Amino acid sequence: MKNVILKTNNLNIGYTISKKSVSICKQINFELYKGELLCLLGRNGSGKSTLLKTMAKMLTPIQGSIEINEENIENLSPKELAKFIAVVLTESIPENSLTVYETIALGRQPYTNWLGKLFDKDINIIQNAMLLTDTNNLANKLIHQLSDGQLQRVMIARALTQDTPIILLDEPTSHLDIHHKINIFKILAKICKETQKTVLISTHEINLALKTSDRLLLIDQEKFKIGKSTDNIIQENLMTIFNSDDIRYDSTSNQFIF
Ligand SMILES: Nc1ncnc2c1ncn2[C@@H]1O[C@H](COP(=O)(O)OP(=O)(O)OP(=O)(O)O)[C@@H](O)[C@H]1O
Repeated sequence: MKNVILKTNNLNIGYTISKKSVSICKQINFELYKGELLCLLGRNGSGKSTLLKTMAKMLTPIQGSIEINEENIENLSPKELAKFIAVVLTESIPENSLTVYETIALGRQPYTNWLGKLFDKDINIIQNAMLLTDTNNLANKLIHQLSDGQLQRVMIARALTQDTPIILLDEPTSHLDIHHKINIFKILAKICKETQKTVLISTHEINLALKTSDRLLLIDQEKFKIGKSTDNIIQENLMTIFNSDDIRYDSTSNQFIF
């Protein structure tokens, strides 16, 4: 039997504008299992970031709820939630005056005392995250000295350092070169398998998502679907969302061709 770590109940996501609720997508119902790598796909403006931010309790659902281990996240304090979910957002710019090492070490904050003292276990976790993300050689650089791609790898390292059962990443490879792009997807897939973490990535890298993910989440014009890339319903929706004169989904090779 699958081990459910997160569940949504009739989730309705969106924003409050001039005191009026504007829904982006409704009736979102899914379960995420332990050890899964999932990719969230959709066109620009379809609601990917909105969904991730709602899951991370940075936005309040218009309706419905999200449970982690059967506990409504409404009832979790920020520190409690930080032990379950690590989030990497596109716009999350860390403190500029810190070094890369200090920034990544901040991932241990939910576990350290008020002095922020790190123990051997914390240091091992930090070093392992830096090794996996190829950020060792950047350790002493200041955050503002990094390229966009280097910063993206540092933020992924910080999320890994938080050592949570769930990691949410919003377009984590948008600035990365092809080598690091593939590398990050491979690393995240390996982490899911080896440590039973659940990783959800929003991405425009459709072919990488098709190749590496266990399941896909599709969001489009208020419709939401979840399933394997080989499921008929997912393949039909992939075509509806992304097929155009320039790009076509080929179900035989399970990839988009352009
Ligand atoms: N703070 C906000 N207030 C009101 N509407 C917003 C806000 N942020 C985003 N939106 C709207 O919500 C919709 C979904 O935006 P969202 O950022 O979730 O899309 P996305 O799928 O992540 O897009 P992209 O692929 O371009 O990053 C868009 O129509 C956007 O204009």
